[in-house]
Amino acid sequence: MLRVMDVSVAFGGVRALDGVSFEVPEGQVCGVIGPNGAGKTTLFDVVSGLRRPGAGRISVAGADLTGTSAVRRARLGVRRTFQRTQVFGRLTVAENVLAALDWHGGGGGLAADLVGWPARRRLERERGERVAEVLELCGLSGLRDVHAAALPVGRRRLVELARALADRPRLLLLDEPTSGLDAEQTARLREVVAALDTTVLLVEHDMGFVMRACDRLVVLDLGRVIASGTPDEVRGDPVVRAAYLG
Ligand SMILES: Nc1ncnc2c1ncn2[C@@H]1O[C@H](COP(=O)(O)OP(=O)(O)OP(=O)(O)O)[C@@H](O)[C@H]1O
Repeated sequence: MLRVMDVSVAFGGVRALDGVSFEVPEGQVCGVIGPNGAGKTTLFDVVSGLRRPGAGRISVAGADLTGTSAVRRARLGVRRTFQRTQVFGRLTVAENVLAALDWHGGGGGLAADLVGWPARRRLERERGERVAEVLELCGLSGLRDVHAAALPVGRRRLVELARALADRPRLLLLDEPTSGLDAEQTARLREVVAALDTTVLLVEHDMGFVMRACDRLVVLDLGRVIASGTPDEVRGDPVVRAAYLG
């Protein structure tokens, strides 16, 4: 589903990514791990379209996305969460999720309102149902009318996740999703990720989470893939142990 093919990125003399290739099959959760400076963030930026690779290609569901903008990728169903949460503080939790659905249309002004009234009513009802569904999934139903700015960081992260999930992305990119979450929220996040049929790529330092939440792992070190496979395969790999233990 996601294919990363021979991707390289250099910053001056530093090879942040050096011929990185791997695939994530449809519906699987793939974790990217590696020591500091391994190239994880750079890889994420390349897949989400924030950075163009110096060489190599990225494809999602057979479509080559290498040269396309982050906006176009978003239209194709690629969603990303950030290490620093990005939610609308002045909107309630429910409004935040609704806003993530809104760009699908509904514009057109008064004339469209009059002509398309029944269709619009139906669309609004469907949106409302989807918001409720996503809030329930993320354990936020009880907070739907709270302003996002009033929430502690862990909850805000879950709001960001709910926003990313709202319109059923094809590929979800999660950047350090457990940071700021307490143990209960981390367990909830794991359940949410397990319940998704979306393909997920995540970067995460919490090894307990990674080992439980991911179907497969890609291990980077100094810009190269040094191992990949199931969490058990990777855990037992002597090269991985050496990279982590120095
Ligand atoms: N904008 C930049 N300019 C110059 N060098 C950069 C830039 N971004 C990253 N690098 C370098 O590229 C390499 C990979 O960095 P990257 O941030 O992708 O690693 P990482 O695995 O995400 O690290 P961490 O776990 O610390 O976040 C590092 O050597 C880093 O110093």
